[in-house]
Amino acid sequence: MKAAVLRSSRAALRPCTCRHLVGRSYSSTESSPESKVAILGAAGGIGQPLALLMKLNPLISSLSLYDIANTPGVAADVSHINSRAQVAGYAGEEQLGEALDGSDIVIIPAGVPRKPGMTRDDLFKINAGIVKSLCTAIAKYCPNALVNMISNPVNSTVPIAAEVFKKAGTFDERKLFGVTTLDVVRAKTFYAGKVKVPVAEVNVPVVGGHAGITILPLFSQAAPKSSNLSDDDIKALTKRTQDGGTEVVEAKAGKGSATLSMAYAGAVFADACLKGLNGVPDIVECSFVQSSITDLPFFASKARKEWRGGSLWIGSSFRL
Ligand SMILES: NC(=O)c1ccc[n+]([C@@H]2O[C@H](COP(=O)([O-])OP(=O)(O)OC[C@H]3O[C@@H](n4cnc5c(N)ncnc54)[C@H](O)[C@@H]3O)[C@@H](O)[C@H]2O)c1
Ligand SMILES: O=C(O)C[C@H](O)C(=O)O
Repeated sequence: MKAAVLRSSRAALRPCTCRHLVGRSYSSTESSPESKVAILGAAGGIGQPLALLMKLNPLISSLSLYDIANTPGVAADVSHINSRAQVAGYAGEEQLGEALDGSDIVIIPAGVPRKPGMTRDDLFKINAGIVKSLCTAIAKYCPNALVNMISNPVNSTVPIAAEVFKKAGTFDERKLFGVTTLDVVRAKTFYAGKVKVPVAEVNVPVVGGHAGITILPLFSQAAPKSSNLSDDDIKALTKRTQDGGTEVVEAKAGKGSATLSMAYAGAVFADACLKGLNGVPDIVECSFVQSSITDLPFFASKARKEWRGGSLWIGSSFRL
């Protein structure tokens, strides 16, 4: 396939030599370090609004938008926004290497979404192959990047990515995250609505995985605490959080699954990764990672993102 590459016309920022944060180079014209973020599946329902939100993130200097088709249009559109990141669109497999080259973070929302009546597992056959080939390219072109996996079923696509990276000799458990932030976003929204507290003040850890009953919101650890939540209230909040994805799939009636709320959640998670890479302390987000907290090899829990001596450290500050 012949594919076009589009770059925004802004001249490339030249990094200067000041390096007060470990391992990051700074541009002479911007106060934040240089960071390249690539989105794979950037022309899709999640990819487009996620590209918009990433373009608004001042920590990003280079935004690489890759899909099998339609990325030149998305990149041209997003590149006109007067924010820092320079945008480049890549379409077609022959441009995947260039899209990934030098990326600090790769976000993957590539793959098919659910339709009513399907489970996330029904997506496995198609999405497993897509994730496998994208991760093979990541191992080749940006083996040190953090990988934020959105494609479903997350409970399977993350272990697939881990196996691909192990085979390539690039696996680092501290750099592979299944994005479960949407579960946290939903739990916060539903809890705030029930308890009648400002949603901006709410925090709810969500552990386990990202499908049905594996999504386990810990309302017992929610902040601010509520003294008048009954067991039935907690059961109902838990069920609504677990069924949040299906609620959207059914409301969209065959036109896909959550895209806008997922783009928001993906942007929140990517921002946490960028801050962690930039040395901001105490950045903690729940995500689905390789884990020794339970007998399961992968488990979503609070993951701390900090740049420690040249590598990202994930602390397991999780308690039941
Ligand atoms: N983790 C979560 O919480 C969460 C939330 C919502 C959706 N999802 C998942 O995200 C995925 C994408 O959802 P969507 O609504 O954006 O779907 P979509 O169909 O709108 O977009 C998917 C995009 O992926 C692209 N694509 C397909 N194969 C590709 C490849 N080999 N390389 C690059 N791009 C490729 C398609 O061209 C399309 O543009 C689905 O698997 C969905 O289940 C996960
Ligand atoms: O439910 C889906 O299929 C998409 C996503 O996993 C979600 O939780 O919204």
